[in-house]
Amino acid sequence: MLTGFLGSGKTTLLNRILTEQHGLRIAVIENEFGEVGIDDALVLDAEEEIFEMNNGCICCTVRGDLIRILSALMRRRERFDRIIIETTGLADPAPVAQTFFMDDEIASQLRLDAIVTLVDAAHVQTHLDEAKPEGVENEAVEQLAFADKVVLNKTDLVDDQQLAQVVTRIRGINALAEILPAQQADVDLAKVLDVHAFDLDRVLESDPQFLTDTEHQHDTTVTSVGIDLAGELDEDRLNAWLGTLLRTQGADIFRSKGILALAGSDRQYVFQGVHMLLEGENGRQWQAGEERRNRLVFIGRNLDRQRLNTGFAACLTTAGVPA
Ligand SMILES: Nc1nc2c(ncn2[C@@H]2O[C@H](COP(=O)(O)OP(=O)(O)OP(=O)(O)O)[C@@H](O)[C@H]2O)c(=O)[nH]1
Repeated sequence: MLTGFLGSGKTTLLNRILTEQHGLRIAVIENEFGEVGIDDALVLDAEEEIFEMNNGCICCTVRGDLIRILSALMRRRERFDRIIIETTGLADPAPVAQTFFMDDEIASQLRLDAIVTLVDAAHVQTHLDEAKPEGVENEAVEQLAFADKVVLNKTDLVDDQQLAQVVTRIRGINALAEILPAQQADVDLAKVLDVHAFDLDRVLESDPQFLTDTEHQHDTTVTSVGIDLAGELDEDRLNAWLGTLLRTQGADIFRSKGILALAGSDRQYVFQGVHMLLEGENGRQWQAGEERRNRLVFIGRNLDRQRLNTGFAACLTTAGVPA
């Protein structure tokens, strides 16, 4: 299972796993938080079977779906060797792990190999420090607490002293998991795939209620706003709007991503933001006759839906038509 806070590098690692040679055929279950699904377009085209679960968070509302997909996969088990589940950045990994022990059919056929938690070295401390309402877990803490392997990603964004602080912080939450420093999630895959690292006895030692406590509450103050608009964008206006938005509200906008249509370009434009950091690159070519449209999503706190919609629509070269 791949877990880790929003934007920590889960899809980056997944893409590595799907493209590097390791001799394993992988089936993928992707769960995404956000009103508009983007990740399907960000996961590299691969031969592997990819299932998406986008109607809620894997750790609660769609757990039934997870069981159904796993069961369906088991009926064609000759087609793959391993299953990777990528959770949303806001998921509590415990209920997902429980699925492998509490559902008899799954427990008898599948083994949870490891919970691999991605960490964004530059942003993790802010999320670990977040105060949550009574009874609501801090997802970032849970994801680290349950990790069998921690991929300490984005070491390029911090200096040695900050990195050492993050390691101390991680150790305070999880004393045992191996910590693998990485950039662009470039870990040795032998350390995260097929490692037999999940140990139920160890989990029960630190969390005796692990198999019985199925209740958990999400932080409902984190929400998403999705935009799906046909039309083409003026690149300068887009850059100015997005730049200002993330500079002024990047503390609250944890994650942003989108697949956009820039005027004058025959390729899709893919942008990815994590707080104030923004990256963009050309994606695949628009196909002949394909409608130019823009899908993007913002995830965070205090999102002003109307302002996001009008701000974005003003970047279109023509009036946008809801797709
Ligand atoms: N600077 C830097 N950026 C990175 C590194 N690894 C990944 N990124 C960037 O971080 C952004 C988020 O990476 P993803 O792999 O999509 O993260 P994720 O955890 O799948 O994100 P969600 O699914 O939205 O939670 C992308 O823009 C990546 O290019 C790294 O080591 N250093």
